[in-house]
Amino acid sequence: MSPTPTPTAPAPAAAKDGALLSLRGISKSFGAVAALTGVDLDVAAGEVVALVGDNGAGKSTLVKVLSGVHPPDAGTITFQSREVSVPSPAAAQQLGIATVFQDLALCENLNVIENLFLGRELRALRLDEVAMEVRSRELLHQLSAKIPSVEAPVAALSGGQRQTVAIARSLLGDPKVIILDEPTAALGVAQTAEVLNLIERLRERGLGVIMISHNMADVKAVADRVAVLRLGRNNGVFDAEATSAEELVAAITGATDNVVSRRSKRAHPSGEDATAESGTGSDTGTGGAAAGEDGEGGPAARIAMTKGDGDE
Ligand SMILES: Nc1ncnc2c1ncn2[C@@H]1O[C@H](COP(=O)(O)OP(=O)(O)OP(=O)(O)O)[C@@H](O)[C@H]1O
Repeated sequence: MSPTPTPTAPAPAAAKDGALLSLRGISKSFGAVAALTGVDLDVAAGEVVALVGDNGAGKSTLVKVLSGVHPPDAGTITFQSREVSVPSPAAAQQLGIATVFQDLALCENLNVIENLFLGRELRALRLDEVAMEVRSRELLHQLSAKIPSVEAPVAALSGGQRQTVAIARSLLGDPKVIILDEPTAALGVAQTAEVLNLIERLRERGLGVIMISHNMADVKAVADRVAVLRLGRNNGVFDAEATSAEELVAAITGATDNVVSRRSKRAHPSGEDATAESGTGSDTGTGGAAAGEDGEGGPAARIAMTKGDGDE
């Protein structure tokens, strides 16, 4: 099914209960390419925010800024009410910001327990294998994870089960915010449902979850709010339930730019309307990340409206 953008402006949404993590005015360029320009993002505890946008919109760059891979050129990151800098991935982990990148970084030949505790092994004089096994079982049980055996090598697991192990591993660092980079990409329907269930468990545990996705059905199924990036800029933050997949696609592709730029709020936790302070996508000109490769009504190449439309 090809997405049919509609020229309507979806309802903007504010973060619930104040933000746990707030980005303000984040900019990042790579040479002449402005990957991010003045981007804002909030996530509250117990909230799932989907970060969506067309190819080259700046999603990965924003996540890399948050996870200490790229230093931003400008902007502030406030975490648990304190302005912080995230100079390295280790610093992000120490703060309590975990990222599960698409490659998952699992070791195929090691079993589930060994992967969970890789680099974080429990020791009581020597490796405490019993404690690690007990903790692995507990954690996977709390997450309602369907892993056949904690002793199974990761090579024997399905894509959804691997995603579960990677997410579980990041939880051992006790993060407050977890960033999931396309957690359902390349998964079938049943595995996707498992991963979406797992994301529900993360929300129940009070984590702030930022999920990059190109699949609007998954976004609608699990997100509280949807933050749209377009050409490296904010193009609205929307209530996932109150906004249709078609409306989201329209914001992603720019079909609603004029309407959104008038009506969209930056979604400060206070609900304050800050639209007047900055463009929200309609005035990106050639400055945006993907300008030239994704003009008005761009390809929306990997945006799928329903499971099976684009991610398998
Ligand atoms: N390390 C880099 N060096 C140069 N340009 C980069 C680098 N990383 C990203 N870019 C550029 O920044 C822009 C934003 O890219 P980014 O990967 O953040 O987009 P994205 O929304 O994650 O896209 P996709 O959905 O395709 O992964 C693109 O124009 C990209 O080519």
